[in-house]
Amino acid sequence: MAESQQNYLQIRNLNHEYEAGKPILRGIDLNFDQPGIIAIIGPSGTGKSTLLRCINRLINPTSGEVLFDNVDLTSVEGKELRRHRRHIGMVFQEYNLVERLTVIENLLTGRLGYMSAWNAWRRNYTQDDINNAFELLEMVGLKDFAKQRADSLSGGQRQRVGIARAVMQDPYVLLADEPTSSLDPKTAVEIMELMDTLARRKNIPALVNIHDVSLAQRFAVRMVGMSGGHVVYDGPPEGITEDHLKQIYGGESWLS
Ligand SMILES: Nc1ncnc2c1ncn2[C@@H]1O[C@H](COP(=O)(O)OP(=O)(O)OP(=O)(O)O)[C@@H](O)[C@H]1O
Repeated sequence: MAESQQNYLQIRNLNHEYEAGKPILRGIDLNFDQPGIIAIIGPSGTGKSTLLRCINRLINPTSGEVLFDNVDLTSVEGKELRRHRRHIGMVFQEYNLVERLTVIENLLTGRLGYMSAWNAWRRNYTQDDINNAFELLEMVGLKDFAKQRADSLSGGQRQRVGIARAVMQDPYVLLADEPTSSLDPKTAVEIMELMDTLARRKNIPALVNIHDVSLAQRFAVRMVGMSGGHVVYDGPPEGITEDHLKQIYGGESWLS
C-alpha cells in the first residue's frame, strides 16, 4: 500500500448544536499537521464524539469549517464527500465489525469506498488489496486468524481488526472514539501502542477520544483538553498540570 501523503486537517470555528440554542461545540479551532496520537480528553458529554462526528460528516456541524488541504468538507456532498471521506479512517469503541464475515473480509471492506458499485456488490477486490490486507493482518498480529469469523475473536483482537480496516482505507487521518474503553488495561495499552505505531508509519494524525488520562499521556504526542464544548488545553502531554485537569473535569476531590 502506498504510504499516505501528509494531508493537513484544519478545524475552524466549529460549532454544533443538536437542539437550537443548546450549543455543544463552541468555536473549536484546531490544526492537525503532525503524525502520531493526539488524545482528546474531557468529561462525559463535553462534545468529544460530536467533534469526531463533525470531522467525518456523520453529522453536519451547525457552522464552521473542516478543511482537508483547503477543501471544506462541510460544504461538499454526494460523490465528492464520499471521495474525501474514504480517506478518513474511523475506529469505534464497540469495533463495528461485520460479525458474520471473516477477519480478512472485514479488513477488505475498508476498500469498498474505492470500488465501483458493481465491484463492491460482488466484493471483487483486487489482488493488490488482498495482498495488502494479509500484510496488514500480519502487522497487527492476527496472521493466523484471517479465515476466522469476526464474532469468534476477543475484544482486543476485534479492535485490532477495526484498526486494520481503517488503515486499509489509506487514511489521511484516523479518528478513534474511545477505542480502549471496552478493553482490559493491558489490552488497552497494546491497542494504543498499535495505533501509535501505525499512525507514525503512515505519517498521519490519529485523533483519539479517551477517558484514561495517564494512558493518553503515555502515547500521545499532543493532548487536547475539552470542557463545556471549548478547547481549554492544547499542548504536550507533559504540560498537563493538576490545574488543567481541574479546569477540564471540574472540582478536585477526584484527583486525590
Ligand atoms: N444525536 C444527538 N441528539 C441530541 N443530543 C445529542 C446527540 N448526540 C449527543 N448529544 C448530546 O451532546 C452532548 C455531547 O455528547 P458527546 O457524545 O459528543 O460527548 P462526549 O464528550 O463524547 O461524551 P462521552 O465521553 O460520554 O462519550 C451530550 O450532552 C449528549 O447528550
